[in-house]
Amino acid sequence: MDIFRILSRGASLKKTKGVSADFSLAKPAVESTAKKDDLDTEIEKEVDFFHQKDHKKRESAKPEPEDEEPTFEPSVEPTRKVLTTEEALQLRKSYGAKVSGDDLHLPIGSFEDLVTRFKLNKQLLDNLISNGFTEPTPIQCEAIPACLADRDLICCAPTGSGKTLAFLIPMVQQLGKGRKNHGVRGLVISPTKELAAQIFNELTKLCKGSSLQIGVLNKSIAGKLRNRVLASSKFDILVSTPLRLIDLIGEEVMDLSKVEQVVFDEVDKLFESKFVEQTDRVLTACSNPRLRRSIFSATVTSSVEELANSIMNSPIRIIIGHKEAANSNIEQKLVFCGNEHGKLLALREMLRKGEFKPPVIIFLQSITRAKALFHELLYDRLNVDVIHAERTQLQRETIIDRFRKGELWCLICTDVLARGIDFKGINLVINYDVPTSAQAYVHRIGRTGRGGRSGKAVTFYTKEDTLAIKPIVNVMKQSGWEDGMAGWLKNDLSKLTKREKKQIKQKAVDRKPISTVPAVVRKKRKQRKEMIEASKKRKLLEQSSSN
Ligand SMILES: Nc1ncnc2c1ncn2[C@@H]1O[C@H](COP(=O)(O)OP(=O)(O)OP(=O)(O)O)[C@@H](O)[C@H]1O
Repeated sequence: MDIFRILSRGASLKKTKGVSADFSLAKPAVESTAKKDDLDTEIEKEVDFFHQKDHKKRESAKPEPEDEEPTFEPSVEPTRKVLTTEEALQLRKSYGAKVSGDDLHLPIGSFEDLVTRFKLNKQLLDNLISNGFTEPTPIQCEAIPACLADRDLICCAPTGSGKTLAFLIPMVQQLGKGRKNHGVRGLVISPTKELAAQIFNELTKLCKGSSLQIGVLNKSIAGKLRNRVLASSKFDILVSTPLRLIDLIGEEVMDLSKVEQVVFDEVDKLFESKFVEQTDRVLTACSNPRLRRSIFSATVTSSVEELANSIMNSPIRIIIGHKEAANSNIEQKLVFCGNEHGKLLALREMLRKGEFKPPVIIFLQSITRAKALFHELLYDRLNVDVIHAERTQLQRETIIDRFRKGELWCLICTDVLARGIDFKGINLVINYDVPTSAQAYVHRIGRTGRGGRSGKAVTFYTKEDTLAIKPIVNVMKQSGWEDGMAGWLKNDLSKLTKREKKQIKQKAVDRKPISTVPAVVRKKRKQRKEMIEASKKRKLLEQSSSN
């Protein structure tokens, strides 16, 4: 059954009984009728990409403890094989995939299926299994065989559903068979350095025991290439942001003419105006006539698809679930805070009520605001740190590492960490400031509910957010979380005009500063600071004139 159709069936799908006027997080409703249980079991089956739940036993099963780790144990079912078009259709229906294009290939039913059909390298299979990847997710079932059949690909699948392995497995398999030390043959482009580093980590897991030379274009490697201590031909597969790459292309120390496969991860970001020129230059440098291109994201808009189609050869289009929809493992809620001050109160209320269950990520719209909230939360003795574009690469890496290890409980950030970053087990995402588009919302909240786990997302809004909240409301409706909204929002679902959308994206809402310190005290502190600065300057002047 079509996953979107199921999730948008209206009243019977309301998953929560949240009340947006207070600050409590919504609790799953207790279902009473057998009919609704059947429907929910059906929904669960379709959205359980990681096959973690025993759907047959739903009624009698005890609720799962919230902190329980997903097991990813090998399936008890016999290894799934897809041998006919009918079986393929059946499988696609079961996970809500829409696959289109010329000469479609059968999906795989299991990683073992790759061994029989595509002679998957034994070491690669061992690496998958030893890292706990025993069953492919839907995007992997579909994208891996299409890649291995040398097709261009347009892929859209929910956040946290395993897109990284969907493009890395076929790349490692195919390039592992080819000539080594021949130059860069596989290229993965990501919009941020953090994501590039993470993709490289996944790649390292897959390449254990292989002779493939892999690398991530960080500052140190870029320096070596620039000083010609290292040649780009040393690498078989490279992961990079576009800017690092084109700098080196410009300095003629990066040769991409041998690239056979290029993947654009978070493609809608890479096709945005800030990046599109860089992306285009990378593509131009990949001059191999046999180049294969793939694009991946949880949000692939029509304009991105149009652009992709113009650079691809008869691509296969794979959509899992609904384009631009939020991951259905995430419980979503809106909280009306009245004004800026109300947001801090709402946050503290969550802390008081024990609803602030670490690890937590909080997103804000600007560096200044992220810093301000960080200083506020330090007063609350929260184990917290902040990441934004003004922090050095080393600071960013250290903070991410500490957050991953559980040494930090709460991470405050700007949209710099909104995409792709895979922190396992995030319990809660708070949008302290409303994101500027439906896509930004889907990616931000997608930092929770990953790899089959469940998660919560709370979005604070004030009366200044009347326009910006609409796209978020639509995403919530689409994912069946209407109960997390106030009544007026449910009723006022008129879509934004193109002009309004542009307006929101271009100019973030002007917000009052984040602080519990009264304005009069802030003013006095500012005056004092200015007086001290002025006195320092005077002293310096006096000293220099007396010398
Ligand atoms: N077949 C699998 N079995 C178990 N876990 C998996 C499998 N494939 C991927 N994962 C895990 O699922 C998590 C999410 O995967 P990944 O980061 O690739 O998501 P994504 O779809 O790229 O998300 P986003 O859109 O946010 O970038 C990772 O921790 C990854 O290791």
